Amino acid sequence: MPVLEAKGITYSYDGFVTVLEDVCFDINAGEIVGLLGPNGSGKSTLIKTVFDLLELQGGSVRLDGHEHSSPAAKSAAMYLASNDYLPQFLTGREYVDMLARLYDVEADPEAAARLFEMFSMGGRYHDLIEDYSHGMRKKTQLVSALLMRRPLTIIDETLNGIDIEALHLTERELTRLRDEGRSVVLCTHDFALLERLADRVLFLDHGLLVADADTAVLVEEHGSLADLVFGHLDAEHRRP
Ligand SMILES: Nc1ncnc2c1ncn2[C@@H]1O[C@H](COP(=O)(O)OP(=O)(O)OP(=O)(O)O)[C@@H](O)[C@H]1O
Repeated sequence: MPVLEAKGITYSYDGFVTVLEDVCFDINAGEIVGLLGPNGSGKSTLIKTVFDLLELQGGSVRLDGHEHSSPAAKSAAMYLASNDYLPQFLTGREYVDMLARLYDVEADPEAAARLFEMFSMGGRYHDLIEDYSHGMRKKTQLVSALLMRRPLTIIDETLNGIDIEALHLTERELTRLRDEGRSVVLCTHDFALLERLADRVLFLDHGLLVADADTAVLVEEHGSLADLVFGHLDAEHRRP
């Protein structure tokens, strides 16, 4: 059973312009999937419909076998938003504790402290998030996902703004999640990162899923993910 089954997702913000049109895909257990697409192609809207943050206007989504608005579905997946909004009035430790309660996960303060240390934030675990830099907030989001270890984690551009050392650690840790049979969706414009990490790539343009294939196959067919995307954007048949 796929950890995410999206069937016919359709969405418009204003009832006139279709932002997502009949988008269908699965995410299987134990894979890292890249979500690519130009600005405004509908990636964030797609993620929000998956997480029931925007109400579906057509289609259906199941998370870990559960209809996506159910508590069981919400517990199966974690969304790291592209922004760095975190509760300012909590410390890093309090934030992790809060998430552990929400997800009903056994909180291991030592594991959390180790991850803070690993991501070069060791001395800041008990500080208020209000005083964290942008990069530290992004790393706090990542550490939280690594602690919650949900069946599915969707990361919307969260890797932008973290330094190269944190990116290296994150790649290693996301690979570990995959090796445990968990799944990760990475929404990013970083083609090289996806070529290193993603087993499969979804490519969205103007709200249509125009490619859904193994990364290795796409790279073999097009030369690189960049060539796939640029070739598509240059093609005459591109929708207006
Ligand atoms: N709250 C909103 N109200 C109206 N239109 C919106 C809203 N949010 C997004 N849109 C529009 O929906 C379309 C898809 O936006 P979305 O943010 O999903 O794209 P994206 O692929 O995530 O873009 P980016 O790469 O720039 O983050 C765009 O035309 C955008 O202007």
